[in-house]
Amino acid sequence: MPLTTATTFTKRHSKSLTITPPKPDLSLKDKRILKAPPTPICAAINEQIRRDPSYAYPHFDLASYVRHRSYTLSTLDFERSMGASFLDDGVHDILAGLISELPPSITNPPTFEVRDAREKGLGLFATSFLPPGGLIFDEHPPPVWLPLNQDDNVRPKSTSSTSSSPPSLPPPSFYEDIMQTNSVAIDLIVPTSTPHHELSTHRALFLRLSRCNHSCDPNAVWSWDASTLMLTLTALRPIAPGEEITISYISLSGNHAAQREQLKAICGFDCTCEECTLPSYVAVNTKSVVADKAEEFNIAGYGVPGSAHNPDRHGHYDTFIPYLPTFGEWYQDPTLPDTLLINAHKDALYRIEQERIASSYLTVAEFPPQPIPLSTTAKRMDSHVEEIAMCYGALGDVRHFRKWIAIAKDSRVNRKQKAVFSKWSADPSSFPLWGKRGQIRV
Ligand SMILES: C[S@@+](CC[C@H](N)C(=O)[O-])C[C@H]1O[C@@H](n2cnc3c(N)ncnc32)[C@H](O)[C@@H]1O
Repeated sequence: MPLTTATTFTKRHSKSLTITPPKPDLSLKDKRILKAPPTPICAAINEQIRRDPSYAYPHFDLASYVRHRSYTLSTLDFERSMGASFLDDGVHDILAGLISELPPSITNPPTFEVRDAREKGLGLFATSFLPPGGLIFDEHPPPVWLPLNQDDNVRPKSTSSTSSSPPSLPPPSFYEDIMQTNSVAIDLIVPTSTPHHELSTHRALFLRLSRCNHSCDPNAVWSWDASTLMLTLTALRPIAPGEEITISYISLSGNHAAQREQLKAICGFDCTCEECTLPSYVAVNTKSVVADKAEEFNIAGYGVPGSAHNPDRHGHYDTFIPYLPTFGEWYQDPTLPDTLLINAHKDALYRIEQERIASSYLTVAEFPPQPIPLSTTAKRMDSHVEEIAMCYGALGDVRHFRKWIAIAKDSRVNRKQKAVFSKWSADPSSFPLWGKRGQIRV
């Protein structure tokens, strides 16, 4: 998507949200009729609305309802940048009047920066420690105009060689693709005189949120307040400086494979979040897996005060957070207690349980549309359970290894992974790190 190449886009424009935009030169105005969603989706929505007495709409038909709604797409050509606005005809007057008078965003100082997120394009990264429930930013949708890029390299080039001819603009589908990829559904308070105003759904593009990547185990959640036209992004759990801030683009279910398929179908990409790319234990790439977990513990205040090690993976933690060794460091270092990581993981399990109670209270109370999915918490707990099993495996402790592997196996849905756990349980010596820590000490 061209939008993903405009690196400075979010920051530069976040300031202009409250000022009146320059008078646009409307290069293209195109009235479009909304397309109805696929038949099964229409049927499901029809069913829901017809059954709900509060709508008083027993013969509702989404396809014909959608056909009567239209929006106006305007592309705007500024000196050095281009813009587009998509306005639902039903809300044109409401929004145009309201947004220019909105108060500025209150996030100060900035808690995040936009930078490279590897195969995901750009992403949002925390620049300071964010506590659970903490505000990351808030923002209004941009007023009427939407800057698409500011970089001459990515600005669509004129096809004409004469300087006097107007630059060629991308077709409407170009803007629609950007909306499709980056916008989110919001409610608007539509005047009650509008026919079936309660059924109106809208999408808006937010300059900051549009840089936030998806994770199957997100650390942030957004909410929308239709009365203030404000979108708020909040931390779901502690977020460390340097950590990527992620949200979920879909509602998370217990089945990871189904979730990935849904994401592909709805959003069109193969998810490369941490959850989806964790190396398997069979690959014995334990260091990176456990290092990430160790960071999580460090943030939570676990670790070994005064340790000689200094991870400094992001260059921020060492000054105020004690360090917990990685799994690899632990099993090679006989001076560290055998139970060090095991206890830390058990503590973390306890903490997650507490945090789930605390944060689900906070989330459910403040942002009804986005409760924390319990399955996500369960997944986080699973990784700790598995690492406890690994520690016992590295210690060659058959009884405890089998106990924790059994717990890990029960909670896994992936059949291949279950089979690996069964094999290890039947023959613990087939676990690749079996007794390694003991051997090193002897
Ligand atoms: C709303 S944008 C997020 C910001 C985007 N990365 C950018 O550079 O502007 C959504 C797009 O980011 C990419 N993306 C987001 N989350 C991803 C993930 N977990 N795995 C792979 N790609 C992802 C996909 O290309 C998706 O269409």
